[in-house]
Amino acid sequence: MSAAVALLRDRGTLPVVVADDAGIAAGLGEALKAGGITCAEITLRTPAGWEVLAALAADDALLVGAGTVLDTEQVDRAVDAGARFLVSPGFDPVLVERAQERGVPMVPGVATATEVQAARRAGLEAVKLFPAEAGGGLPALRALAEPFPGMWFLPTGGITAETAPAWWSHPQVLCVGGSWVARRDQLAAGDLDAVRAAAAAATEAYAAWREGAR
Ligand SMILES: O=C(O)C(=O)C[C@H](O)[C@H](O)COP(=O)(O)O
Repeated sequence: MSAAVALLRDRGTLPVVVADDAGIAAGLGEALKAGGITCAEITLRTPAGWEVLAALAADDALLVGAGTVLDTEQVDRAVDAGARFLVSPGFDPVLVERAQERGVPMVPGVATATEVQAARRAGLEAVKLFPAEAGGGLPALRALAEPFPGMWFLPTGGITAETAPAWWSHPQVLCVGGSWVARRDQLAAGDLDAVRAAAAAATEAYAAWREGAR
């Protein structure tokens, strides 16, 4: 099992965070944990993302990765900041190689069979399916996953609390990613109660799904 699969398997939901204010870092971590979620992808789309990444990565009770990693400098900087995994919207073998050199698993985005095949050749066992809903939703995943039985998928993009269980039911889904747990507008407004409630709902939904799937 690859390191990415070992880290992200059985987590249910991976919150994707876009932070505009680094001041929310501590409260965000506490809100996620209070809601039973112990992982997060902090995107590097905003300057505040770097600070939030470093702050949350210092919390041993959280598994924190960096998202929207677009170049090798960001790979290095994110690893130096403590990121334990890296996510990118697309597949760039140069970034994957750099991440491998740094010993941190990368989960790059794919949307086509060509990209899955290239990711497989790069030695990966897990890829992000992006954009999951706009790219064809579950029917697209079913078709794409079939020729790659050893590949795990992290669908992200357009997934909601309501649609997550259907994605979990696909046997090659590692976990689902999404911004609905820690919404950008709620973070900007400092509404950490809303984050805690959404995290708790995601935790409960995953537990209920697992119970039913058994
Ligand atoms: O830029 C990246 O590396 C990303 O991770 C993209 C995000 O996964 C999606 O933007 C989240 O999609 P929503 O849940 O629909 O908001």
